[in-house]
Amino acid sequence: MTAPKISLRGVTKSFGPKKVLQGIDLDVAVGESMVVIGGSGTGKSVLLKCILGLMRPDSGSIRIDGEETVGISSRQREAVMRKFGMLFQGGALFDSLRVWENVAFGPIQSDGMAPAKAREIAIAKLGAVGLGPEIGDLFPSELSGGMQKRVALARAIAREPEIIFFDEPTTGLDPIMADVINELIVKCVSDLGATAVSITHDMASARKIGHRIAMLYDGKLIWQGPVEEIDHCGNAHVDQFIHGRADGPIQMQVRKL
Ligand SMILES: Nc1ncnc2c1ncn2[C@@H]1O[C@H](COP(=O)(O)OP(=O)(O)OP(=O)(O)O)[C@@H](O)[C@H]1O
Repeated sequence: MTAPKISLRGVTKSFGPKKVLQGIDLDVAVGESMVVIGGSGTGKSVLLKCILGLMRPDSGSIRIDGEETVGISSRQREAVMRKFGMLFQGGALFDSLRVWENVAFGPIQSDGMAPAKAREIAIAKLGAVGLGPEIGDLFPSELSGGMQKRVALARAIAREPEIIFFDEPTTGLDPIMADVINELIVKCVSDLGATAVSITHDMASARKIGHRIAMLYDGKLIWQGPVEEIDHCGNAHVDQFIHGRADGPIQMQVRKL
């Protein structure tokens, strides 16, 4: 068996007295798409930031391609970051740059690619997400939310990363556009042969883009397994979450008036 692309063991992270991650063990195989689900404030973003190296866990190990990444130097971190592509929540496009410049940003800034060549790549990547070359000259503010997400996806794949992170990729989209984006994510990830980690609370998206799903609750991954097993996993917390029921073991913290 090949080693996991990403492997977490005993990862913990607290903010003052608040224990957010309380011992996370997670393996993501090469070419696998892992989706982490969980309610608001359960620590999905904190988990993603720890894997990306934007936040340092209090304890535990995070290995990428078998190499420990917790506590590495900023120079070593740069080398690890080259393997990553990221689709941020809300797209996070630069408003002052044209669409093609947004997509070409990584190749130009990080790889020192000549602008003419980077533009060619940007136009090709826009094509891969179903946008014609004429879109490249527009500014993000001239695009609909769904088109902005496509551009953000084109940007995430521009450097052909080995690992892509998707942070709530369908937030703010109508269900049909969300499905289009989900399909594009599946296609782009499989065309690249990339490993994917996504966080979302959109179950339709999780089912579509994930090979495996892991549910974060109370600082721990309380269930993980293949997507096709989630409907009869026998875990009451998962069951409540995927069906969006107010009643069940997960109690929402609602402030009493
Ligand atoms: N830099 C920080 N300093 C202090 N507390 C933080 C910090 N980052 C996150 N937290 C806390 O950690 C907890 C988990 O936050 P996180 O953003 O990871 O949740 P989430 O599962 O991604 O939620 P959502 O789905 O609403 O985005 C929250 O209680 C949050 O307040």
